[in-house]
Amino acid sequence: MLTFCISSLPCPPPHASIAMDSNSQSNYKLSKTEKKFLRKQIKARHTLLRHEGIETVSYATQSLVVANGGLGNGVSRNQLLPVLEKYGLVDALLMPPHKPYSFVRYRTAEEAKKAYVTLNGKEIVDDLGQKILLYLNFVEKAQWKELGLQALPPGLMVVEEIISSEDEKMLLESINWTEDIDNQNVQKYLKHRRVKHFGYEFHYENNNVDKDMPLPGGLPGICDSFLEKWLKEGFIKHKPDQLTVNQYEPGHGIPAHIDTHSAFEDEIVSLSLGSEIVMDFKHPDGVTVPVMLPRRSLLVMTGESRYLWMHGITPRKFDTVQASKGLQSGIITSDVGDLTLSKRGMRTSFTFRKVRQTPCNCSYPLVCDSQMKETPPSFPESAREASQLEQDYVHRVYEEIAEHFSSTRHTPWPRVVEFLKSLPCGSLVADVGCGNGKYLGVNKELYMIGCDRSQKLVDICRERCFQALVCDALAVPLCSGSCDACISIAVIHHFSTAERRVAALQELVRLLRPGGQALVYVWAMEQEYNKKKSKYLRENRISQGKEEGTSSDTAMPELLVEQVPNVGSRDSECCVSSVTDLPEGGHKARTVTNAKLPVHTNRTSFPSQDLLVPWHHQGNPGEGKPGHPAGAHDPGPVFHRYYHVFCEGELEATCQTLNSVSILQSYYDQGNWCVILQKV
Ligand SMILES: O=C(O)CCC(=O)C(=O)O
Ligand SMILES: [Fe+2]
Ligand SMILES: [Zn+2]
Repeated sequence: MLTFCISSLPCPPPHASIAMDSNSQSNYKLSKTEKKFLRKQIKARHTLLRHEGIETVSYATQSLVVANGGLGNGVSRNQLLPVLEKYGLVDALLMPPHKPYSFVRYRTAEEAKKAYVTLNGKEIVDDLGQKILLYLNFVEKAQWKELGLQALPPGLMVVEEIISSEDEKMLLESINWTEDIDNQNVQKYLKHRRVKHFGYEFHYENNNVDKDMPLPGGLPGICDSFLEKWLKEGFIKHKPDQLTVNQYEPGHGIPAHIDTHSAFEDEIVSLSLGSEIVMDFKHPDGVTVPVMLPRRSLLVMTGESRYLWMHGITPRKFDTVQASKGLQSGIITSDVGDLTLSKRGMRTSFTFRKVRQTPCNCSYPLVCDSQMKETPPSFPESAREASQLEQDYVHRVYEEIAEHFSSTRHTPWPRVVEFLKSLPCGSLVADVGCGNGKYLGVNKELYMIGCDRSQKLVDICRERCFQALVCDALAVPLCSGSCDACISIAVIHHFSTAERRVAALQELVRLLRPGGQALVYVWAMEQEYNKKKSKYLRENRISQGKEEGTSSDTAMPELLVEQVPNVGSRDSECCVSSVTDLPEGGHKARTVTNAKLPVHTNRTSFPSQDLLVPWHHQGNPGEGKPGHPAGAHDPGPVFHRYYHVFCEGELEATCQTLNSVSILQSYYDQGNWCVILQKV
């Protein structure tokens, strides 16, 4: 039988009330349950540290982190707070959105200790009636890095209480969902909601309306007085002639999309009836702004919010909302001291639009189907076009974004470090496409030389006292056979034809001495592999300027520590897979219809192998600028980088065409395909 000295354990078993006395040296025999608990407690500590960077301490403080007691695993503020308050006065309860833990601060360390001893390993029941075990650990401070106050997307407005409860009831009753098709309007059951169209049918197959085929009934007469009123009050400028009624049950949603530019005029308004809901607005760079739409409110989308941002409703049964009643509509602040869960009800929306009769000439050509002929660039058909494409959509972009790009590149990817550390002392190693030089110093025993196409990135390397030079990866100014090893990390995918990718790889081989090795990483088309989403996909949340491929930050599982059997997964808040992926006749911002390169939506699966990936250049926080609340997020300009993402087997197949080299190893590493080559 094992015995433990309690004071040497990182944390005590749950029911040992003497546990936190640091001078307690008595031996304590742990029961089987206590040992099991202890294992889970330690696991929670490790997960918090590894995945979230939260350090727990083994002495009593005022503050605790409550693993599994988070909005992300279905525990609402209303459930958790009374449980915690049994042990003392709660100063603050911080519940970060979508996270499976929360922080509580008691007035005294004594109170926190009481909660720690009594609540650890204790069961509570979440909002869906499922049992959850809490694991508490002391932390120095209950704190959460709040994202700066986010602004609503420009051009977006939510008008509360736009209609009365009586009018709401009347409008809801006016929709007859029982009739199927009565020639006056069109009714459809979609994957995650049902819809009815008036005035014109919206065809989800081509994301457009047939302008020559108005529906005979027009808009329901009952809407007239409301539309007149909104026109008079200035909420809308034009009388709509098309209405889509969407009905969402709890758990339903609508994929993120931009209403087709060529189909509708600028202004789109949506009336929320029956129940509130959170709609997510997503900038092409991946920044997401959740917006609360209370029942009886009107959402008005104009300008940038209508043309550039995608809007969608994540299919789930609960939304993360503010607990206080003060701010009801619009932006959901990041005040984690005031977030909770709200159970969804049946929501019906009336979305009014005006069918466009002339092509759209908005200022967002990259997402404008009317203007797509001019931009974006096409897939290159000659070597000259390929080189031009790379100049415009790789070299120039990196030069422009160099500083911001560099500020997001700190963490060397572990397996690249492993490769560099495995090389013999004194090896000469070329890092072709070295960026800001994050690999140039990882093994001080090597002679490393970096090269990059971007002068600014090379300057950054030199400021860090690394050897670096500007050159094209197709022509590296080093002697053939001069290098013991080479690395090419996230570079080859920027070449836009198969021939140029082969040439870039062959250039690496040229640099190697016989027996020398090259490690190559390229971005993978498959961002989900062996049923596991890459970190790139898992970071699909409020994120910006994050590193693609392997990065230091990871998404959390729903629970920090697994639970008693039968507590399975649920339709949770942690909805990392974006609604954009849901099939519904491709109601998406863009589809690839010709040789034009599609613009990728950051942190979603790739629609095709050749694409433009937006880089959102971080602007200044916006202080001092008119119309910017202090600290508001300034979206800044968006740049597009060309990528060819590699399919499984493609990198190996490409390497097999190279001369004088063999493939030593090939593997998948967090959304990247990788090979180690050896010169023969
Ligand atoms: O339900 C809503 O408010 C929005 C519906 C919508 O975006 C659409 O039908 O295009
Ligand atoms: Fe829409
Ligand atoms: Zn447009």
